[in-house]
Amino acid sequence: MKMYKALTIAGSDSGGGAGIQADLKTFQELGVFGMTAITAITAQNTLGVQGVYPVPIEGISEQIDSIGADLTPDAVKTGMLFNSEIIKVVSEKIKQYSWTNLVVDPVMIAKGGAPLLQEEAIDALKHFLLPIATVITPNIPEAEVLSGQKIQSINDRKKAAEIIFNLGAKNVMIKGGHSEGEAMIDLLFDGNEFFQFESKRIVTKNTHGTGCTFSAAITAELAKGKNIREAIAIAKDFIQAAIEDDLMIGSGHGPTNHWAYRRKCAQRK
Ligand SMILES: Nc1ncnc2c1ncn2[C@@H]1O[C@H](COP(=O)(O)OP(=O)(O)OP(=O)(O)O)[C@@H](O)[C@H]1O
Ligand SMILES: Cc1ncc(CO)c(N)n1
Repeated sequence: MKMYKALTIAGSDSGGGAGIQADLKTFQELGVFGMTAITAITAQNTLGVQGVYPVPIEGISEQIDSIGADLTPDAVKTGMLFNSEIIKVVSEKIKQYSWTNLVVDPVMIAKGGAPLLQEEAIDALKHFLLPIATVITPNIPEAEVLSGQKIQSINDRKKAAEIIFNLGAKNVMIKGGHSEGEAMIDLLFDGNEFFQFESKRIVTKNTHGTGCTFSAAITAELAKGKNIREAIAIAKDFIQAAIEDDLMIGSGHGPTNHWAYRRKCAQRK
């Protein structure tokens, strides 16, 4: 059996709902072998982020080198990168190993408002990482920062997606979690056409790590050889199930349920 491999370069969430932990759970559920390079350790739970400890830069490049020397990933995702120095080394290493299928989740702020990316790092993100991204997956506030445009309507999102596309990402997926209305619309721009992925908005406070889980699912499907639209369609189905079937863990914004998609698939058979 061929085992596809995916690498996540991201921060650790001690609470287990976001970051590296969400990525590994998602890879596992989608049948892909998960590997990690940890950029920062966060002390975090469903109530918020209590501490952020970046890993020394040599420790980050060495983790990536260990993987590069032995275990070529079929797809790579980046999550929390924290500062420009980390962004530079991560993008250099990805280029050095000629890794393809790169999903960039431009994580900036945690649900409770804690900064997971320093402001000085925005230029580095645009300059070094976007040009090598197969797809970038900003939420609405992140797309506003990257495009310099205020986003209210779907048309505003389309304009922002075009601006971000022109920064070099091959595909731009602006997620709808921070919008309003009954429909939950995620918008993809591939440089030629816009595609909308729509589901029903679920009313819940348990949305910690939705962005990480969604981008990890896209990464897992790209690793298996799916094209970008197929990968996003499966990721949308995965995150919908994971939010719908919530776990009620913790007293704040609880995590999503990474097992739910497996159950949903079994029920469909
Ligand atoms: N209430 C909801 N109901 C259905 N789908 C949702 C809901 N909230 C988020 N999603 C989906 O989850 C995915 C992630 O979107 P979102 O905009 O929440 O990302 P995010 O803000 O980066 O997440 P986070 O920072 O919490 O990890 C998208 O596919 C979005 O459609
Ligand atoms: C480590 C980490 N990465 C990403 C997010 C965004 O959800 C988070 N809360 N924590």
